[in-house]
Amino acid sequence: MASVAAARYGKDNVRVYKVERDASTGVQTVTEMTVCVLLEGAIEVSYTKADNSVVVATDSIKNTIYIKAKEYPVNPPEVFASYLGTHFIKTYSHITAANVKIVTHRWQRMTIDGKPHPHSFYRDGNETRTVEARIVKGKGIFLRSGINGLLVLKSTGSQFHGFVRDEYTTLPEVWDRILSTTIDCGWTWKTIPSLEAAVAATSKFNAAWEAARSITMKTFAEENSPSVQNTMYKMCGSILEAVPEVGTVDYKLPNSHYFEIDLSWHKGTKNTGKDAEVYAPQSGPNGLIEVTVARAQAGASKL
Ligand SMILES: O=c1[nH]c(=O)c2[nH]c(=O)[nH]c2[nH]1
Repeated sequence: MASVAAARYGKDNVRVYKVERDASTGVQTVTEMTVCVLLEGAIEVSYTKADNSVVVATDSIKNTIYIKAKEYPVNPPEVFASYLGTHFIKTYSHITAANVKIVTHRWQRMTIDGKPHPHSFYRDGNETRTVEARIVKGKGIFLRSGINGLLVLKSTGSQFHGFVRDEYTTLPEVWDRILSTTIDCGWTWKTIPSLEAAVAATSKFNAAWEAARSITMKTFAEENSPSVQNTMYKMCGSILEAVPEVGTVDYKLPNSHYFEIDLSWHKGTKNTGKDAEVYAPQSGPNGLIEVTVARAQAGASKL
C-alpha cells in the first residue's frame, strides 16, 4: 500500500507590483515581487481519494496574494510574508503550515539633474532580496532572509595557496588573483512567536538586510582574501555580531574564474604573471563554496 509521506501545494511565480503614493510630496515608491505560497495540512485525501473539498484552489491562493498586498504594507517583505502565511493558517482550519517565498526585485530611484526623481526608476542589476517564511499553526514563524544575484569582482587583493598538491593538481599557487562571485547569502531569524511579534520587529528586518549587504561588500573589498572559504566565514561572523536576533548565516558562492592568457606567440607579448592585463572570463566550470555558520554554543566541545 502507498501513502502520502509529504505534500504541499500552492501558487508559484505570482508577480505583484505595488505603488505607494505620497499625496503631500507627490513622491511615489514602487515594489515588485515574485511570490510563491505552498500550503500544508490535512490535504492527503485530495491526492489519495480525489476529494477536492480540502483544496483551497491555487487560483484562490493567487487572488489572496493580490488582496493581502492591497490590504497590508509589502515592505519589509518579512512582515508581508508573515501576514500572508498567517492568513492561510487562521482562515482554513485544516491548513497547518504556509510556506511563503518572496523575491523582491530592484527598482532604484533615478537621479535627474542631481535630484531624486519622484516616480522614475531603473534596474541596476539582477540582485534580489529574498524571504522564505514558514508559518506553522501553534509553533510560530520561521524566517530566512537573503540576498541573491549580487555580482561582485575584485581585480586584486585575493590569493589562494597552500592547498593539496598531488598527482591531480595543475593549479598554480597564487598570491594575487581576480576574485569574482555572485552573492547568495541568507540569515535565519530566531523563531518569531506570532504575527504581532513579526510586526513589532519591522524595523529590524531592513536594518539586518542593510547590515548583511554592507558587511558582504566591505569584507569582500577590504580583505586580502586567502580563500573564498575563509572570506565567507568572516562575513558570516560579522553578520551574526551585527544582528543579535539572527541564529545562523549561510553563503553559497560560485568562484567565477578569470584565466590568464599566454600571448607570447604574438611577437613575444608578455601577458602572464605581473604582466597579465588581458584575461579570459570563464562561464564554467566554476568552484562552488557553501557554508552555514551558527553561534558557538557555550561549553560546546571542540572537534
Ligand atoms: O578560494 C578558493 N577556494 C577553493 O577551494 C579553490 N579551489 C580552486 O581551484 N580555487 C579555489 N579558490
